[in-house]
Amino acid sequence: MSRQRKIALVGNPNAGKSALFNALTGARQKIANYPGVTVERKSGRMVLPTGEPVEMTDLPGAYGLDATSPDEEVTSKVIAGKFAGEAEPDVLVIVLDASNLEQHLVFAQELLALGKPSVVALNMVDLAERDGLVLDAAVLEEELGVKVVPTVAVRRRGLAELGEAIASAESRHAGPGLTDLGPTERRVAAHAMANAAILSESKQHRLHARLDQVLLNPWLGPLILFAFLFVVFQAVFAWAAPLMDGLDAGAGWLHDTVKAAMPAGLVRDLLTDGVISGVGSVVVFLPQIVILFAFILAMEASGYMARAAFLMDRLMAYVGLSGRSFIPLLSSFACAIPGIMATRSITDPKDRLTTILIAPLMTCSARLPVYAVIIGAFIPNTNLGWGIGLQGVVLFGLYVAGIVGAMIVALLLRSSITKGAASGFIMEMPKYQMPRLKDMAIGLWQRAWIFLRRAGTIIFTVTVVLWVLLNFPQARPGESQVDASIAGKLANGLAVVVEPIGFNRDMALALIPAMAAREVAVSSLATTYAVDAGDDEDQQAVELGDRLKGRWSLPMALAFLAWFVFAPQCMSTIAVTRRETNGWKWPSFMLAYLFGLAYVAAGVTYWIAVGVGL
Ligand SMILES: Nc1nc2c(ncn2[C@@H]2O[C@H](COP(=O)(O)OP(=O)(O)OP(=O)(O)O)[C@@H](O)[C@H]2O)c(=O)[nH]1
Ligand SMILES: [Mg+2]
Repeated sequence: MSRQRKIALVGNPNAGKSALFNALTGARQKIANYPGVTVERKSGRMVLPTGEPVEMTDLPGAYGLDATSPDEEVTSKVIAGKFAGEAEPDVLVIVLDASNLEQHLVFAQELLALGKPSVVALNMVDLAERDGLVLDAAVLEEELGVKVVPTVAVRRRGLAELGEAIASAESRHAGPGLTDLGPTERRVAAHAMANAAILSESKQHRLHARLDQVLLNPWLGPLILFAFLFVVFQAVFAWAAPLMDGLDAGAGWLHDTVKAAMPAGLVRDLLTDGVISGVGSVVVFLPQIVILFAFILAMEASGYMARAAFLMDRLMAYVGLSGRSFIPLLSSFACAIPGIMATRSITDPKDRLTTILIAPLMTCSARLPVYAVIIGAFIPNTNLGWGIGLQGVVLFGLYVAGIVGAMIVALLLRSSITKGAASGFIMEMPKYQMPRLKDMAIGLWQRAWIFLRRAGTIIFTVTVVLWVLLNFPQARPGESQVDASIAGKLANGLAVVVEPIGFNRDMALALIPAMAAREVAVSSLATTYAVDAGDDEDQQAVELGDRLKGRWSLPMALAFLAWFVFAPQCMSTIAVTRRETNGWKWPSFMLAYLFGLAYVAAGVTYWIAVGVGL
């Protein structure tokens, strides 16, 4: 007797192959790894309606037969019968997501062009119908030249029909000459086929298609994205203001109450000037962080985020990166650590290294407190007309500076250290959806909690250590406490280095603890100036912003902002870079180039600002 026939499930990622596999094979599965790669191999037994037992394999999702990732390589080799130890499949079950038909038909055509006996499972028809899209399987059958069976894997719908189709699968018998189509022609054909297969389409579905025409338009799309981001930064300032004032007043009240309730002494000072001033000065930024994340989460939940990534993909190509880098870079706006970890999905090692090296240039949320306190103190809240505030414009400018810096660095790296060709990229567009309030609330709460926990741990610890270093040894009468302290002496040493870029001693002092986390710069300044104010009651009540205004010039403040756009002030980022690149070489390189950039940027900013008489 001949060997058991082998059936392979193949298609784009998320088409529902594994769901179909589970439904077809039930519990008769074996899960192992393909030899030599960490790609999961799932196979199982299925009995066809004819009584014939067959072996079914669930292949990893792929976008095409030209492999760009280890997963895709396994898929294309197995299909071609070139994977050592794997029998070539006798029948291909090509799984398509009906609600994403056009996308999925591109790979389907490539598979059919192989000329193997094939059937198409038009899966997820339930989702398509929910979106108001009814498809005609017969039209697709005609176009593709193989049997097309509508299925809903998770509801076990269409499984019997699929079994019959597999049993009687033959090589394709009709349809256009798919073999000689190039990638672009396949896209065009996919578009035409998907449209031809539409039996009926709801208003909503048509609306979504229109929306894509506008939002993904090569000219309008980027403009809309840019305008949207601009609104976000305006909102971060305007909407947060009343909440921040409330938190600020709360911290002030706590400070005064503790001060009044406790006997004078070092413990009281540590609590009030150290802990409450320091941690409080960071916690007031909670509203801004929450608003920023609300927009990011809404972008993700509505399906706009992937479209933004798609728009940026074209721009990324100019600096030698692909769209695969975009999601890691985008998440670096929240924090570089998850961003750098997300680069694992980038298959090209040089692409990946470049992305890791520029991720810290994306403005993470820890910079927001630093930017906000300096902007709040030095940039007037001028209305530029049409409700646009100058403060929001400056904040937006800082984000743009980070992005432009990252792009320039990427371009330089890609033409020197990480030289190589840009790899192509295809991404699936999720459906448009109204963000669900409950999911948003949970997401926001998680982000807020992470922020508060940092304030309670890292920032708390660093603030206390700094307070101790600022208070010992105690000043002699007539001497300023900061001058006398260990911290002051350390900062004096650093101040020599940063003096040419306009920084004073207090700024140098803030840079040291801010290596632990950027926002510590704010709490350090708050603690330093609170210690500096001593027991002078009038001085105690002064807000950090007002204190800065009294002591820093505008060029100094701008230089400090420019420093924070580039400086690698985050130990955790360095640590995660070491882990992801397996050694100290690249984190050292990253530290050196970022500090170099920060120094130059701050210096140039300072001297230009002084030069134009600010
Ligand atoms: N509503 C609905 N959901 C489905 C259907 N088929 C699969 N899903 C869901 O779609 C998601 C993706 O399905 P998978 O089976 O993991 O997709 P896959 O093709 O194996 O994906 P990769 O292994 O990443 O290539 C899962 O959450 C499934 O539960 C379907 O017919 N209808
Ligand atoms: Mg799967």
